[in-house]
Order: sequence, then C-alpha cells, then structure tokens
Amino acid sequence: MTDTEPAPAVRETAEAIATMETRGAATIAAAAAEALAEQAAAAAEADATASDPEAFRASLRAAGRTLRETRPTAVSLPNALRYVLQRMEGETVDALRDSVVDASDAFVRQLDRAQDDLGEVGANRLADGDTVMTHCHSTDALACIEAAVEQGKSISAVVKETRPRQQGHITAEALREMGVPVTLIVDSAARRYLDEVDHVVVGADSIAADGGVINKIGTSGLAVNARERGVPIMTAAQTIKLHPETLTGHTVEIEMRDEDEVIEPGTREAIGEIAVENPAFDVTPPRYMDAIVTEHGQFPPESIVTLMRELFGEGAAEPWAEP
Ligand SMILES: O=C(COP(=O)(O)O)[C@H](O)[C@H](O)COP(=O)(O)O
Repeated sequence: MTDTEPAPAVRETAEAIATMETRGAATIAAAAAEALAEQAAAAAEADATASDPEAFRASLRAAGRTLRETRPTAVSLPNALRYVLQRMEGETVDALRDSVVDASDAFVRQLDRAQDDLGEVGANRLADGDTVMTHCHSTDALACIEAAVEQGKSISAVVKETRPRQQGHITAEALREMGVPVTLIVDSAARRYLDEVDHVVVGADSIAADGGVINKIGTSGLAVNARERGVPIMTAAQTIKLHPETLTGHTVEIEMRDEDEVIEPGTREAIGEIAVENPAFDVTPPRYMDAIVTEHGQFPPESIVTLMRELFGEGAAEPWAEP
C-alpha cells in the first residue's frame, strides 16, 4: 500500500458496490463507513502512513474518493463518507485511527437505530388487514412493514419483481421470512393490482430539497398510477437519504447501467442498431408522494426542505477531496 493507495478491503468494498453485490442505499452507506474504518486500521500499520499523520489523512481521503466513484445516485454513500471523514481528528496516527473507527461505528449504529425508528413511524400508517405494494428492495420500506407485523397487524404484500435486476425477489423472500403472505407480479401488472392494495411503500436513494424522491426506475410510474387509483404511497427514507447539494440547486445524477442487464448477454450483434438504455433510477415529483417517513417523523414531501436545512445547513462539504 503506498501513501494514497486504498487498502484491499476498500477496493473490495468499492468493487462490491459497483457490481451491486452490495446494494441498496442504506447497505451501501454502512459498507462505505466500515471500509473507511478498515482503511484507518490498515494505514495505521502501513510503512508509508504509520508515522505520518498527513499521509494517513491523505490515504483516508483517497479511500473516500475510491468509494465515492462507485455509484452516483444514492446520496447515503457521500453522506456516510462525510460523517466519518469530518470526525477524523487527532495529532497522532493512533488518535486519527481511533477517531475514524469510532465515527464509523457510531454511523453504523445510528443507521440501525434510524431504521428501527422510522419503521415505527411508517407502521403507524398501516392498518390491520392492509395489503401493501412494494417496488425494488428497500430495507427502510421493509422496516415499516416489519414494525407493523410486530405491532400485531396482519399485513399481506403484492411485490413488483423490478426489472431488470429483479430486486423484488429479495423483498419477496424477506417478507416471507416475516410471515407476510406475498404475491409476486411483473412490473407491468402493477396498475391492475393497485385495486387490491391499500398502501404503496417504497424506499429512496436520494430525496431532493423540493421533495422529489429518487428511487429505483419505475417508482414514478407506480406513484402516478397509485394517485390515479386513490392508493396512498409513502417513501421510507432515513435522513441520510436527504441530498444536501440539492439545497443549492444541484440535480441528482441518475445512474445509467450496462445494456447487458436488459438484453440477453451475447445478443448485441444480433440486435444490430437497436439502441438500449438502462437508467437505474427515476424521480417522483413531490405531488405524487403522500409522505416521506424518516426517523424524525413523517413529512409532506414539500416540507422536507426544512428538515434538510436543519441537518445539512452547513452545506455539502467534500472532505474526501484532494489535497
Ligand atoms: O432503489 C433501491 C435500490 O436500488 P439498487 O438495487 O440499484 O441499489 C432502494 O429502493 C433504495 O436504495 C432504498 O434502499 P434502502 O431502504 O435499503 O436504503
């Protein structure tokens, strides 16, 4: 490891996030924070950094950049890096390492607590006997359903498979393990099944200052259909999903993924000039979302900016940036 080369554990985490072996905004955030702790432990031992606090700091920033470059849309990733790197302090390498490891642990604990707390808030929107519809796989959305089940409510679920990567299958399995009866449907069947559904529950990768919800592609169409059918829809999103840069007018980058997720591998030549596009996320305008459920309570999307200012009033620093 040179002074700025990331530790193997960081490279492995970055690779797992980029290839979606590690996926979902909250899980990505936890993995990134843990990778920084691993970097700190490795850098405190490595020849180039063990006795040089500035080289140690530089190696942590470099690890942050490697992790930041993996996927662009889930703001939980840069928010995790911000949380840990802004708490890196000390005059010696040992003190710096301890501050990073402590911040990483605190971040992961906070993440778990926030998910439990928002689960309770979201569960209160669900009634005994409700059927919920889900899209993609969101641990925050599942926390709401799980809390409702733990409150003794009988909940069943209609689960959209979520093309192209079919994260709906992960959701279906998680719900089955909770004892929730599940019906799995293809995405294009969603509108038909909305008539049998009492609530739509989705997660978020980022929430913009105007209350726009950035989540798995297909969320916005589902939200418009839910509104047309009169079915309430909520986003379960802990506050690390709030995107501070949107406070100053930045838009959220939508990740475009490889066409091989859409077409059969090896068929590119056969389909010739047909263009294939594979956006991974879309934006649901605030007027189509009934509530954003966070660990601080539930908010109409249009008012989320107040919470965002409270939590990120200082703006969006980039503590991983060089030098
Ligand atoms: O869109 C996705 C996952 O997309 P991908 O599979 O492309 O990462 C999830 O709904 C959010 O990340 C929220 O998940 P969580 O609530 O677990 O943070």
